[in-house]
Amino acid sequence: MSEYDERLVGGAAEGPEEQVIEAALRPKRLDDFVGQERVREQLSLVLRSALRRGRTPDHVLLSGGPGLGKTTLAMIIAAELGQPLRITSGPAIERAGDLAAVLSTLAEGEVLFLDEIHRMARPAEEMLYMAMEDFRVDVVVGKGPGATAIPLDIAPFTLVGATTRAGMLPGPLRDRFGFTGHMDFYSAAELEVIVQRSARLLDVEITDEGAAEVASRSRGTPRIANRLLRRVRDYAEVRGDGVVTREAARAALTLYEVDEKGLDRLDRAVLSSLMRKFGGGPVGLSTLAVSVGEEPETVEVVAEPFLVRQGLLARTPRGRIATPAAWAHLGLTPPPTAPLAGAALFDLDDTPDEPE
Ligand SMILES: Nc1ncnc2c1ncn2[C@@H]1O[C@H](COP(=O)(O)OP(=O)(O)OP(=O)(O)O)[C@@H](O)[C@H]1O
Ligand SMILES: [Mg+2]
Repeated sequence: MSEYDERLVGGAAEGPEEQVIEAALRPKRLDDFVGQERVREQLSLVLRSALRRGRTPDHVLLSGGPGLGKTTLAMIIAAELGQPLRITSGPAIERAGDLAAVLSTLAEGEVLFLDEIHRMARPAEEMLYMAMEDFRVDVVVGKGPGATAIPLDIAPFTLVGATTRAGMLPGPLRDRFGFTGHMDFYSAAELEVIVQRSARLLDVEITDEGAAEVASRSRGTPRIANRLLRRVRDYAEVRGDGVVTREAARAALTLYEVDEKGLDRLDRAVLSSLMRKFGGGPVGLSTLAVSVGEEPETVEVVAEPFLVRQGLLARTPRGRIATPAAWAHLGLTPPPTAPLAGAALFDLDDTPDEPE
């Protein structure tokens, strides 16, 4: 446990309570799904043409960071096709037999949602290849030399796979998806629409400026936008007249230590330490982590990706560097020895960009 464990701006869902609220806020049809214009349009074509031909559509892969709408879109796909949705996930499939059990009970046309598909066990993966391509699996019965493979036909189905790490999917698996939708971060304008919509569903009165304020601090992520909205609503109800105005949103998010760029305490601690203690770097990850009392992994996985994306921190061969934007954001003056502008050119961010 660390003092940064509870993160208002963390990408992942925070347990059962948040999941219930998310279910209520999920758009149900493609037309209600905000943003991701290109994915939505392409997907709409795939689905319509399948419906028109009376066939199951190609398998669909959805890739993108946590909270960007992969699960939501999987549910929408089933709804648009008028088919039931079966949900499972990579970690739940430990053996090929687990997958065979799911596949063999699918009804024709059913949509199978395989979340975190990159975490599926290898033997199951190979079974999935065959199922996706030929709607057939080989079920191995027995062990050793006496083992036999019994071929089993399965009903034509549509697989919707979701992954936060498209780069981690083996090529043969990726190739078997007829359509890949890459979900990007949302613009402030799109998030504003999402916040307005969620406020309506939660019966929260919000002004346009209030929605804009929440949207701009949400790190491009609908899940975070919805979470901040709920905290701001609490504040407006208890300290104000219940209306989420710009002032209420600002005061609430200041209280929760989420700043104008959506940085929280951990993010700012990392930047501040980098600048105040190490003159802006370069400094190694572990040294930086120790200076904020965190595990290197936490700093690297939890704080850095967003800081890098915002152009506030750069990873260079010699260590972490605060960019000029970071000095400006924290209102500090860089010493003459600080690494100069252009540091981002040496960005060695090793998490590969998701393929288009
Ligand atoms: N385009 C959107 N329009 C409106 N709301 C959205 C949109 N995308 C996501 N949301 C909302 O954000 C929340 C999180 O979305 P979702 O669960 O689909 O994300 P995810 O990509 O599956 O995340 P994870 O990787 O953690 O599984 C949901 O409550 C959903 O209502
Ligand atoms: Mg999901």
